[in-house]
Amino acid sequence: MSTIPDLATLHALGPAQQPTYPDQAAVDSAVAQLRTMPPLVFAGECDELKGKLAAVARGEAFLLQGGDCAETLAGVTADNVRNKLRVLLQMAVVLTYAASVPVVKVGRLAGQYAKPRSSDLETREGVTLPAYRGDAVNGFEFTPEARVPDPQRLVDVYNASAATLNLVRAFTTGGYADLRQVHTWNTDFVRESPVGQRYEEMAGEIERALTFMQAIGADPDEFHRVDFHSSHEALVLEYEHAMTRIDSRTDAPYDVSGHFVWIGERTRQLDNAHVELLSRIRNPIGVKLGPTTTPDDAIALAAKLNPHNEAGRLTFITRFGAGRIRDGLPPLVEKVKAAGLEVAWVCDPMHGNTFEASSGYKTRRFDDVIDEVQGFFDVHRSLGTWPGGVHVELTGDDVTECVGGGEELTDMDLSSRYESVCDPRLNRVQSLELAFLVAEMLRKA
Ligand SMILES: O=C[C@H](O)[C@H](O)COP(=O)(O)O
Ligand SMILES: C=C(OP(=O)(O)O)C(=O)O
Ligand SMILES: [Mn+2]
Repeated sequence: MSTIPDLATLHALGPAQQPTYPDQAAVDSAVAQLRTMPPLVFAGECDELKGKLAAVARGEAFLLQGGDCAETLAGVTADNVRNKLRVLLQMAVVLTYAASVPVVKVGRLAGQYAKPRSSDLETREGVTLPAYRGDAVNGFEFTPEARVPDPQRLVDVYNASAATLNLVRAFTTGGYADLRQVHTWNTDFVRESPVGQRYEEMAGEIERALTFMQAIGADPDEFHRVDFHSSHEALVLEYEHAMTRIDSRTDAPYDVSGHFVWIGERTRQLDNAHVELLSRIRNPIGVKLGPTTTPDDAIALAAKLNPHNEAGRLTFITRFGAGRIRDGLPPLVEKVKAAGLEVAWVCDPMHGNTFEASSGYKTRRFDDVIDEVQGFFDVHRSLGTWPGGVHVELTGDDVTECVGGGEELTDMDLSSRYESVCDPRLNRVQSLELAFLVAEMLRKA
């Protein structure tokens, strides 16, 4: 059985991107509360997801991972959670049907509340305050009071994640996600868009196929529910450590705050706390790999995080940027392949493509996002490896945060509905467009 280092030992490693809490007694109290809370997910569910990700690593399935850059506590409403789930279900159906490949569905939700930042401080009109680090840490409001890290927020995040998961479980098993509902997910603004109409046609074909399958004796219960798993960046050590528990079946530690947790680009230092903690848990895990990653870094991370070379355990989520992926990714993939390492390769086409628009909003171009995914597919095709999935920041709402796409959103549109508290997300129309384009790439792969 692998043991878990205590929190003080992890902090002694000098982890990056941690909140500076003003009151250690308050931290101890929040952590003690969290340690008494029931698991949010079960170890057996994490194992199930690991099995599905093993199929991704073997080239037999495709991962769709998506959700907000940063969830907010105020965003935990039935409508908001349903909308996110709905767009992910629509995208998954497009990918499954158009590319005839099993799709593993994972939300960036029920725990995605802590953000690494480029700068510790934020300045607005001459006033400088601590940066917002996600609702798990401090408040988004630009006041000195809101920006003080408050450890009690970790307990709020636990409760918000429990409520979110409860809704997700109800939606995915209680009939909403029934494949025979494929038409009814196509509502609101999206229905009238060209991509909504394309979806409508496909939904008609799926309905006819399901009717046919029922007629020849398929069990309709097979269409009734979908498997859906949760994920987030494991960033705040207090939260992830308190939620790491020993599984009674296997005596092994699992981080039961989410099914899949990942290490971010800014916290993947080999000898540091995030890699150390995640090396000890048995969940399926991911690591973001940006353009500064060397092939040796990737090999060393795999050796530490997946020493038994178990398929499904480790996912490399690459985020190079559209301009760098074609040159930057091949050396990593070649070396990992040559070493015989079992990893799932997934493309995050968001984080290497962020820039500030002339209007001052952080944004991304839809075309850059697509170009990075295309580059990812091209590299894997040329090396004979499997482009295992996409990891995207999206929302089920009609927001205006990324420019381009079929609606041709421009810089000038960004202010009309920019709601993200961190990075710009694809809206529902852009997300569906991405799904159709990726389905075409997959078909060719
Ligand atoms: O989501 C990712 C990071 O938190 C984000 O890209 C950092 O953004 P910043 O450069 O605004 O801090
Ligand atoms: C912080 C994120 O990404 P990265 O670590 O790749 O910058 C993120 O996924 O929101
Ligand atoms: Mn982000």
